[in-house]
Order: sequence, then C-alpha cells, then structure tokens
Amino acid sequence: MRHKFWETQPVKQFKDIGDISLPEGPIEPPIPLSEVKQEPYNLPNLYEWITCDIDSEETRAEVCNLLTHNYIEDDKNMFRFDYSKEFLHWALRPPGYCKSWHIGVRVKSSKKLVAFIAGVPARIRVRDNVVAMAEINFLCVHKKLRSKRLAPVMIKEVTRRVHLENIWQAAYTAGVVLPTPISSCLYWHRSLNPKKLIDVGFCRLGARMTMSRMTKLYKLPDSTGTPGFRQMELHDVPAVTQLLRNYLNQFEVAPDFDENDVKHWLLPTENVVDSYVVESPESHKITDFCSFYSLPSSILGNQKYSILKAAYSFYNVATKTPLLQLMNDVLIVANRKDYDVFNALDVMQNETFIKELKFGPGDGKLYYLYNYRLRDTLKPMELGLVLL
Ligand SMILES: CCCCCCCCCCCCCC(=O)CSCCNC(=O)CCNC(=O)[C@H](O)C(C)(C)COP(=O)(O)OP(=O)(O)OC[C@H]1O[C@@H](n2cnc3c(N)ncnc32)[C@H](O)[C@@H]1OP(=O)(O)O
Ligand SMILES: COc1cccc(CC(=N)NC(=O)c2cccnc2OC2CCNCC2)c1
Repeated sequence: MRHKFWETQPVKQFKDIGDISLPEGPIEPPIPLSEVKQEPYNLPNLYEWITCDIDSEETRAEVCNLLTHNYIEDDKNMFRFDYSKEFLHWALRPPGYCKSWHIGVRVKSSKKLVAFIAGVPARIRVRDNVVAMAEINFLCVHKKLRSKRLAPVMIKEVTRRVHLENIWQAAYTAGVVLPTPISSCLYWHRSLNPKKLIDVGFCRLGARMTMSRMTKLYKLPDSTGTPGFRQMELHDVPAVTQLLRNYLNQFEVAPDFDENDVKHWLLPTENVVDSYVVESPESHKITDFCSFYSLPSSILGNQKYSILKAAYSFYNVATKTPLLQLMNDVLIVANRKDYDVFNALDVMQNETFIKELKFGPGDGKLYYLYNYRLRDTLKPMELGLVLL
C-alpha cells in the first residue's frame, strides 16, 4: 500500500518494522526556528487559511457545525460524532494552548469553513522521557472536498505551526492504518439503554435473547455502592493529581499531568466531562478516582431518535476500591444521567473490567506518534493515554 504523503514524513515506516538497528526516540532533530517555513503552505486557489478563535462563540459554532456534518462516522455510516460547542471549548483550550494551532480552511468568496485541524500542547512521557508534544485531533475535510489531497496540506500546516513553537513531536489516534501505529486497541461498549440501542441498530439482539431478557441483563442499581463515592471538587485537585501521577507511572506512554492539567481536564464540566472520587469515610483520604467524557453521536436515518448519548471512559485509578466495583459505580452514574452507552478502549487496566461488566467489542483504534520511533508495538495495557 503506497502512502505517498506519509512516506515523506518522520514517522516509523512499514519497511522499518523489525529493523532493530534503528534507535528509539526522535526521528528528526529540531531545527532552528529561523529555518522553519515562515509562511503558510499553499492551498488550492479558491481556499484560504483561517485561524479559528475558539473563544469566539460564532467561530466555535462554525467549527462545531462542520464537525457535526462531516466528522467521523462508524464503519456502517449509522452514527457520526457530534462534539458539542462547550466540549470543543474545553478540548481546545488546555493550559498553555496555542490559538495558532486551531486551523481552518475556508472558501475565499463565501467564507464557508470547509476544513479544520487542531493541536493542543501536552507533556507526554514515553518510557522514561517526558516529551513536549502536540496532540492532534478533529482533522476534518468537508464531504464535498474529499480525496483532493487536502489532508496532507492540513497536516503539514499544523506541523509547521507546531514547529514554530519549538515542539517536534505529536500524538494522535485514528481508525485508519497509517505508518506506523505504536499500538492497536479495541474499543468496547457497555449498553445502558439496550432498548434504544437495538432500535437504532447500535447493537443487535443476541440469538437466544429477548428484549426483556436483554433489559434485565443490563439493569443497574439506582445508587452507587462504594462508601465515600462522590463527585470531584476543586479542593480534590492536589490529591487526584498525586493519585493519577503514581498510577500512570506504570504505563509506557502516558500524560505527565500536573495540578493545572488535572484542574482543566478532570474537574466536572456539565455535559463535557464528569469525575468522581472515593473519599475514605475513616481517613478522609482520596483513595480512588474515575472519570468519563460526554461525546454524543448523531443517529443517521432513524425516524424515532436523532442523538445517541455516549459516555467515554477517561482516566480511572483504583488503589483501595476494586477497579471492578469502581467502574460499576461509574456505569450506575452514567446510567442515572441518561447515557445510552458507556464506551472504553482496552487501554490501561480496562481489560480487567470490560468482560465482567458486560462490555461488547467494537472496532479498532490505532495510536500514533509523530517524529518519535518506538522499537516494538505496545500492548494496549501499556498505554496510559486517552485522546478525546
Ligand atoms: C510536530 C507536530 C506534528 C503535528 C502533525 C502530526 C500528524 C497528525 C496527522 C493527523 C491526525 C488526525 C487525528 C484525528 O483528527 C483523529 S482521526 C479522525 C480523522 N477525521 C475523520 O475521520 C473525519 C472524516 N474524514 C475526513 O474528514 C477526511 O477523510 C480526512 C480529513 C480524514 C482525510 O481527507 P481525505 O479527503 O479523505 O484524503 P486526502 O485529503 O485526499 O488525503 C489522503 C491522505 O491523507 C491520509 N489520511 C487519511 N485519513 C487520515 C487520518 N485520519 N490521519 C492522518 N492521515 C490521514 C491518507 O492516508 C492519505 O495519505 P497517504 O497517501 O500517505 O496514505
Ligand atoms: C457511536 O457513534 C460513533 C460515531 C462515529 C464513530 C464510531 C466508531 C468509533 N470510531 N468509535 C471510537 O473511535 C471510540 C470508541 C470507544 C472509545 N473511544 C473512541 O474514540 C474516541 C477517541 C478517539 N477520538 C474519538 C473518540 C461510533
């Protein structure tokens, strides 16, 4: 399979697989900022670059609208991610974010936004090295402009703007196979509202399964079971940061979160991200943590329903409560908040609860690093990084 663009990029190439003479680490060295291309890449004549000010309600709505109609669909084109405006405001403005990394392409005449790509800064530890990276996400070209090689230009432009900030590595995930994944993960779904999921075709009724038996199978209690389980609050940030940093140390690739990061990424934000702690009733110590983010999907072509409410497992740490029990409480909370399904990748220790808590398998999700070689592919359980 020829990858005309990706073969030109500093990523591990398929032909390099198995070549143990190649060292781990950056593939290309940094260059002096004066040598980074100063002006934007050329776009086809009708189009122009626009830096999208995500702080502007109007621009946020434009980006949201482009994604709502043109972003990722499942393999059967039955669902399309429908990131909300407030989600994008959160996802694109973490501590130290760069406005210049929120890049749009619009039609010169009509000013219509037809493509988008975004990066946010992140400190990612790879084995023993904490590397300043850009996390790249929300790459989207309008359906009418596909297969015109616009994506490579978008990728080169965001690369150029990241280089200008003296950052030389990136992390991203994709459902497509590109040179060369650092890990191949599976995603899993736990039904919360099986009746709706069957109605919209998200899952099928098993052979010897009736609707009433399926409803009973996925039924959850109304209240959580772990003593001291409560929503995370601002004053929990130091303890959660400590808990999370210790937990993430075990993985080969993981974010290097500090208190500022935890405050941004993990404090509950209505309809965006939700997080819970277990505060020991005796010691009042924070012993466990769990979180999920809210990413609805449009349901394409269903008369009765238009939105699938999905929660996505984010970061979970269990040091006293069994992870199984902690995650069962997360399911109870998500169910109580009317989510239809709870999704998780088989990264970190998620495999230990996925089967027991009645998750069903989904498709694959591939993790990538840009300009950083890892000698071997990582197992999902060696990954401690969850992208939005
Ligand atoms: C140091 C800083 C570095 C920062 C940058 C790091 C790297 C960041 C990389 C980006 C990470 C994004 C992560 C992210 O956002 C999460 S993955 C989500 C990507 N977006 C979607 O799936 C939305 C729906 N699809 C589209 O909008 C278009 O199909 C897109 C725009 C995907 C491709 O538009 P198109 O009209 O369908 O295609 P052409 O323009 O004709 O271009 C074809 C070329 O694009 C390659 N391609 C296709 N899909 C890709 C994908 N998902 N990643 C990377 N490359 C992808 C493809 O292999 C081919 O190259 P090749 O010929 O070499 O094979
Ligand atoms: C249910 O609606 C969907 C709408 C579009 C695509 C998919 C399938 C899919 N591609 N799912 C995932 O990528 C996925 C499944 C479980 C957990 N995280 C996931 O992706 C996250 C992380 C990467 N960026 C998108 C959200 C499902």
